[in-house]
Order: sequence, then structure tokens, then C-alpha cells
Amino acid sequence: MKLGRLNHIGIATPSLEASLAYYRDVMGAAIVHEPFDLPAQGVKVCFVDTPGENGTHGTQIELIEPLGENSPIHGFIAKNPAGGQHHMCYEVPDIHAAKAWFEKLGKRVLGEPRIGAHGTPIFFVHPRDMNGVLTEIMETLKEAH
Ligand SMILES: CC[C@H](C(=O)O)C(=O)SCCNC(=O)CCNC(=O)[C@H](O)C(C)(C)COP(=O)(O)OP(=O)(O)OC[C@H]1O[C@@H](n2cnc3c(N)ncnc32)[C@H](O)[C@@H]1OP(=O)(O)O
Ligand SMILES: [Co+2]
Repeated sequence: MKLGRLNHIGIATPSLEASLAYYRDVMGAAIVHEPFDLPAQGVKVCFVDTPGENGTHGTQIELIEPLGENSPIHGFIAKNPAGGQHHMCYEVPDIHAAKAWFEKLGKRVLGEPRIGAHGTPIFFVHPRDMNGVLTEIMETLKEAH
């Protein structure tokens, strides 16, 4: 497998509202998208753009707040009440080939590929197998032809 583009850095937060104010007022973020719920993934999400090249944005900040009592990030927030860096997400051309790659290496893929925040298939690989970093793999949005 070849290392793909760093699509986003996931930041867990107890309050999307407070974190949005931070990225806007302290960090001077130019583009803050609208928050949206992902009930199937147990999170409320809001993307913040970082500057990119050729008029596109760079790696995004993905702010995630627990949504519902079964949110997978309740445990993280309990351990880190102020929130913090939660995961990193890399793009791949083919989600199934990528899943087979990590499984072949004996890495714990967490669940089957499912639709993530950008509307394409994603999966996670356990942090204990990934240098301590919860790693999300996301199939790149195919260019509309
Ligand atoms: C998908 C929508 C959106 C998108 O971009 O498309 C998102 O990114 S949503 C992001 C939220 N969803 C997930 O995180 C799903 C995958 N995560 C999980 O399945 C769990 O969080 C899991 C299994 C990684 C950890 O679960 P939990 O916190 O309940 O377990 P433990 O507390 O027992 O943790 C086990 C072990 O891992 C360490 N840990 C936990 N979370 C992280 C983390 N974010 N980064 C690094 N390490 C983490 C924890 O400290 C434990 O370590 P140990 O040494 O064994 O005590
Ligand atoms: Co993510």
C-alpha cells in the first residue's frame, strides 16, 4: 500500500460550539463548515479547513462531539475531559484492498467499511497496532466525470 493524502485530523471535543469558536477566533480559520450529525457513527461532526493549494483546502480538522449514549468517543472524553487529538485519516484509492493490506499485517481492523463523514467508505485500525494512533482509512471521493 502507498501512504495516501492526510484527509483529516480528528479532534474529539466535549463542545463543538466552544471548539468552533477556538478555531475561528484563536486560530483564524477562514472556512468553518456547518456541523452535522452522524447518528450511525455516534458523533456530531464539523469540518474546519486549513489552507491548501490551487484553490483547494488542505488537510481538514474534523471536530467530533459524542452523539447518543453509545458514542464510541465517550470513553475518550471521559479520559480526556477537555478533548484532544483523536485520530488521523488517510485516503486510499480502494477501501477493500486497504483493509486486506492491514489484515494481512495482523492489524486489528475495527468493523466493516461503512460510510464516513465525507460520504465514502471508511474503517479504523486499532491504535495499539498503529504506533499508538487510532488510524482511519477513507476511500477517496471519486472525481465526478
Ligand atoms: C466515521 C465518522 C467520522 C469520519 O471521519 O468519517 C469519524 O472519524 S468518527 C470517529 C469516532 N469513531 C471511532 O473512533 C470509531 C473507532 N473507535 C473505536 O472503535 C474505539 O474508540 C477504540 C476501540 C479505538 C477505543 O475504544 P475505547 O475507548 O472504548 O477503548 P479503551 O478505552 O479500552 O481503549 C483501548 C486502548 O486504546 C487506547 N485508545 C483509545 N482511544 C484512542 C485514541 N483515539 N487514540 C489512541 N489510543 C486510544 C486506550 O488508551 C487504550 O489503551 P491501553 O494502553 O490498552 O489502555
Ligand atoms: Co474521522
